[in-house]
This record gives sequence, structure tokens and C-alpha cells, in this order.
Amino acid sequence: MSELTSKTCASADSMHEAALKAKVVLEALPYIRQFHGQTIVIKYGGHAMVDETLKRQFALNVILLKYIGLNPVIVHGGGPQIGDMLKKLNIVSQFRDGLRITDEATMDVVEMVLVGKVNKQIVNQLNLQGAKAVGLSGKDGQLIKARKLEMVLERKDMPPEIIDLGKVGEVLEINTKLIASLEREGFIPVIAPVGVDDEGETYNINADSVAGAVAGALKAKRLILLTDVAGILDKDKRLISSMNERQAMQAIENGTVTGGMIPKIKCCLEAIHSGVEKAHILDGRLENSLVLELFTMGGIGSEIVAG
Ligand SMILES: Nc1ncnc2c1ncn2[C@@H]1O[C@H](COP(=O)(O)OP(=O)(O)O)[C@@H](O)[C@H]1O
Ligand SMILES: CC(=O)N[C@@H](CCC(=O)OP(=O)(O)O)C(=O)O
Repeated sequence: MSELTSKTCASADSMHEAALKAKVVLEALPYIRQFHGQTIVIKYGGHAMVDETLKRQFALNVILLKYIGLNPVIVHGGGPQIGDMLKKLNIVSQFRDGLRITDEATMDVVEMVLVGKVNKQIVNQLNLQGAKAVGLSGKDGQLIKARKLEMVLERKDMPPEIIDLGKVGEVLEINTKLIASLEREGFIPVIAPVGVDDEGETYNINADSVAGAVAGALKAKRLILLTDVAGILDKDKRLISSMNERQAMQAIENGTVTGGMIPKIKCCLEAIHSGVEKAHILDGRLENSLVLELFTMGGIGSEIVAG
């Protein structure tokens, strides 16, 4: 009798669990419907590539998006990975306003690590899990046309200072036709943030900027930046779930947001300005963060919306 009771309980438990799972799947239905056929640009930052489990989870999340009818486009970073390689080669690297000062030798290492290593690891991981992923640098099909970035520092009562960052570039144009044709054939484009100009010069571009430019050029439904914090935090370090363009600008102006978060928010704002509906910033170190952000009511990170 007691055995029967415990069996009955076990099966009631598993029924309950199964019912919960079905509920979770069904709750995602309105979001799946909303995003079906839409392009989602995901910036996969170097700090979010923590370990093999997390890398595999990321690939599975992206593949799920593809299978349910979204068009994920990945733009990846790899700042920490570049840093490690430069250290091994005894090349000192310096940053100015979050951008790596890039001389010829550093450019070679940046391209080698981003295109030759990080890009291929992501492509490999996606393909191993059943996707058709294609790795591209900005040189392939002239995907990212770039020019040298002119950093101008305004100074009070003095002429502005021009800062030479070497081979750091900014995006001029994205070859959207190439991305669209890959999408049509069911491929997931995986893009390394290396650009090229008309003379064939190579440029190192911040991956957030490339992701913003790709999202804007594709008029993506969403731009998602995966980083190493929960999202945009207020002065008391509490997560701000949602803010509009005006509030985001204020957060920069009043110093709530500093350091690497400033260019992130700026590229979200530019993307929204170019027609992207919403931009999200979330913690890529959290398992299944992409699915949780896109398919649950409140999401887990911060969103920036027009207005
Ligand atoms: N208000 C803020 N909310 C969240 N992060 C902030 C804020 N202000 C500054 N930051 C910093 O911005 C960092 C994210 O930028 P960055 O290090 O460039 O990320 P990534 O390497 O992923 O591109 C956070 O780790 C945090 O230290
Ligand atoms: C000009 C510039 O700074 N380029 C970056 C490109 C990689 C990047 O942006 O990677 P994360 O997103 O992982 O930081 C760099 O050299 O580190």
C-alpha cells in the first residue's frame, strides 16, 4: 500500500513538473509569434565567453532562436582573448576611452585572435550543436567597410586634441545583402569586428560598435549586448529594467553610467535611431540569458526603448 502511495505521489509530482514545463513553453508563444522571421543581432562579448559549459549554452540558445523562426546574427568580441595573446607575445597594450590603441603588430594579433581563433570557435560550437553557421570578418564580401577613427577631444579654452589610436576604425557601411543571402539559405552569420577600407587597410573596431551598426543597417527587431554585468545599474547598483532614449542619455550625463557602459549605451541609442525597435544589455555569464530575456515577461537585463 505504502509503495502504491509513493508511486502515486511520484507520478503526481512528475505530472505537475510536466505541466509546468508545458506552461513555460506556452508562455513563450506570444514572443515567438512576435519575433518570427525577425532579425536579432547578438553581440557576444569576450567577457561572456567564460567556460565551455557557458559557450555551449550560448550556442544552444542561438540555435533555438533559429529553429523557432528568428534570424540571429552574431557579432563577437574577444577583448580579453586578444589581451592574453598580446601578453604571451610581450606586446604591451593600452586603451583610450575603452578602445585599444592598435599599432601594426597589435593589428596582426587582433586579426589572428578574432578571426582565426574566437570566430572559428563560435562557428564550430554552433555547427557541432546542429546549426549552419558561417564565420565572416569585415573583409569577407567587404562586409564591414571602415575608415580610421578620428578621436577628437574637446578642451576648454584650447584647440581640440586629435588622438591617434592607430589602426582603430569606425564603420562606414555594412554589406546587408551578404547577411540577407546567408539568412535566406538558413545560415547563421558570425561576424568578427575587423573592418576594411577601399585601399584594403585593416581596422580594429570595437565589437559593440559593429553590433550596433549591423543591427541598424539590418533594421533588426532587437540588438542584444551580452556583457559581464546584470545590465544598466543605477547609483545604488540596482538593475534598471527599462529606460527610454532620454533616460539613457541622462544616465550618461549625470555619471550614473561610466567606463565601458558609455559606448555600449551610445551604440544602443544609434541602433534605435536607425530603426531597431529595442536594445538590451544583459549578463552573458548567466545560463540561458538570451532565451530568458527574449521569451519571458520581465526579462532579466536592461532594455532601452525609443522615446
Ligand atoms: N551604471 C552602470 N551599470 C552597469 N555597468 C556599468 C555602469 N557604469 C559602468 N559600468 C561598467 O561597464 C562595464 C561593462 O563594459 P565593458 O567592460 O566594456 O564590457 P564588455 O567587455 O562586455 O564589452 C561593467 O562591467 C561595469 O564595470
Ligand atoms: C578598438 C577595440 O578596442 N577593439 C576591440 C575589439 C574586440 C572587442 O571589442 O571585444 P569585447 O567586446 O570582448 O571587449 C579590442 O581590440 O579589444
